[in-house]
Amino acid sequence: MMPSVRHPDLEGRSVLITGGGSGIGAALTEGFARQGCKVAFIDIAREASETLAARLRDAGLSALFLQADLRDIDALRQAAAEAAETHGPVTVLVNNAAYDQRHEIADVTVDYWDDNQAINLRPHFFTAQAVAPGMKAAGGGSIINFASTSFMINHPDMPSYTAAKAGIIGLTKGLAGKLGPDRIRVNAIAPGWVMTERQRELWVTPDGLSAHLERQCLKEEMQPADLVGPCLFLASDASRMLTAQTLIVDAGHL
Ligand SMILES: NC(=O)c1ccc[n+]([C@@H]2O[C@H](COP(=O)([O-])OP(=O)(O)OC[C@H]3O[C@@H](n4cnc5c(N)ncnc54)[C@H](O)[C@@H]3O)[C@@H](O)[C@H]2O)c1
Repeated sequence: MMPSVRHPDLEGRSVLITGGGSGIGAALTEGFARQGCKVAFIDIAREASETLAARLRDAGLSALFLQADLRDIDALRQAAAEAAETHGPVTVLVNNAAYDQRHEIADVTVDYWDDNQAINLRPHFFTAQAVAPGMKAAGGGSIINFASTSFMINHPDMPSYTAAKAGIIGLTKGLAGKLGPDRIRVNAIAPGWVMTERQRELWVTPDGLSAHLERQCLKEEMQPADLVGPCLFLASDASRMLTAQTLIVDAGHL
C-alpha cells in the first residue's frame, strides 16, 4: 500500500531512479510520481518498464522510461543527461538497480566478479557524478542509495553482491562528505527481505519465509511499497539535516 504522506516540497522536482521498471523500483517510480514529481527511470528491461509507464498513464500519472544498461557508463551518462534535459536538473537521485544472482565461490571468475560489481556498485558512483553539478547549481539535492541487510546477516549465497552492498554504505559516507558543502545529502536505505515478483519467483520458499518472519518484530511480509515512505522522507526537506546515514527498513529483523 502506498504511503498516505504528502511532501509538498517534492512537487515538481526532477527525480531520477535506477532500476525503476520493476520490483521496489517500480513502487518508487509510482510513489514519487504520486507526489507530483517529474520522474525519469533507467532500466534495462523494456517490457516491464513500458508496462509500468502505461499503467501510470492510465492512472493519470507519468514517468519517463529511459532504456539503458547501467553497466555501460556512456549509456548511463546519456540517460542521466536526458532526464535533466527533459525535466530540469535532477535534484533527487535514487540508486536502486541491482542484480542479486546467487553464486558459488568456486564458480566466480574475474569477469563474473567485475560484471557483478558493474551493476551492484559502480553505477552508484557514476550516476552521482553525473547529477552532482546540476544539483549544486540548483542549490542542493538528495541522493539515496539502496544497500541491503544481506551483508549484516551474513547471507551466504552471494558474496559479490553482499560485498557491493557493504561498499554502497562506504560510498554513501564518502560522497556525503564530499558533496555536503554543496548542500547535497547522501543517504542509504538497507531493506530487509521484500516480496518482489523476482524474489517470489526465484528465492522465496515457504520454510525460508516463515523462518524470516519469525525473526521480524513485525510479522507481516514486507512489500515494495513499504520502501516508498522512507525514500520520500530522505528525498524531502523533512530530513534536511540528515546525511551520511543508513536507514534500515527490515520490519525489525536485525
Ligand atoms: N527485494 C529484496 O528483498 C531486497 C532486499 C534488500 C535489498 N534490496 C535492494 O533493493 C533494490 C531493489 O531490489 P529489487 O528486489 O526490487 O530488485 P529487482 O531485481 O526486482 O529489480 C531491479 C531492477 O533493476 C533493473 N536492472 C537490473 N540490471 C540492470 C542493468 N544492468 N541496467 C539497468 N537496469 C537494471 C531490473 O530490470 C529491475 O527492474 C536493490 O538495490 C536491492 O539490492 C532488495
